[in-house]
Amino acid sequence: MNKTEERVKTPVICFDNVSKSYGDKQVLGQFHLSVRKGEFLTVIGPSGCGKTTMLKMINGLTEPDSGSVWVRGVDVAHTDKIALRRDIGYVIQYVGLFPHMTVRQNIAYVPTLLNKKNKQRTARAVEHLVSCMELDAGLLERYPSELSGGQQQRVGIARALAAGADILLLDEPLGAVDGVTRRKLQEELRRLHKELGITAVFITHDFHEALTLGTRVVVMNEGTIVQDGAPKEIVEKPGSAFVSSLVEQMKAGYKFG
Ligand SMILES: Nc1ncnc2c1ncn2[C@@H]1O[C@H](COP(=O)(O)OP(=O)(O)OP(=O)(O)O)[C@@H](O)[C@H]1O
Repeated sequence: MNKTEERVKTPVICFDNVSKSYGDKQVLGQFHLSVRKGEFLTVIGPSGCGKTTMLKMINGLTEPDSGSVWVRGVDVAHTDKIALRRDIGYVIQYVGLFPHMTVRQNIAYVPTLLNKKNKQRTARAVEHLVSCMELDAGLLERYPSELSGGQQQRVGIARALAAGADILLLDEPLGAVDGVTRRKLQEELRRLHKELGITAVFITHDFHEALTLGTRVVVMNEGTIVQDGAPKEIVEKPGSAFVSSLVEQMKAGYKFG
């Protein structure tokens, strides 16, 4: 394989026959998934079907009972988890910003750890991300509690990108923001994905969001993938009654959760 073929064909994230149970309940069963570099994978499915469990296996927050998860060609089970997490952006619904740190300090947190000596470089990176996320520079010295939900979410995304991560995991990042802000943030995410060429795995309860943001959509139910394809394919050729009903519900304006 030449370099380009290798980049396209080697998955950045790979689940190989992964299973996970909590007590008697199987949450993931013989789960297989490969995500290639630069894909924007959206994941949708009913509450409790295993989406978050799957996502947290990518950054080692949850471990499989059997099977393995590979990130950039390395088995997560045999990786330094702290280094892995620094290297993968992670955005969750209620942001998880450090409340005692300003916006600037929150965004600069990982770059400061990685880049202690070069404060100017970190400052430039923070300012660049703030402008990318269309955050007013005047907010940099505020604390998270002094921001709106949408602003906090922008800071959360900027913080996740600040370490220069090429993989971004997003667990319903826009679930708690209002409709107008949500659409703006969807636009920002789409633009950032294009500009930075990052690989994103994005969980949502909103099928319309999954279809508009994803370059590829995975539909899950009860711990397995029931359909995996391009957004158009999912809508035009739903592979089961379950996916058909999702498409119908979306047309009728219904959202999971
Ligand atoms: N640490 C845990 N201990 C016990 N059960 C858990 C744990 N984490 C998740 N579960 C259970 O595993 C199942 C899958 O949870 P998970 O969070 O992966 O689902 P999800 O598809 O992300 O759901 P939602 O859309 O509601 O966030 C659920 O039944 C949940 O209660």
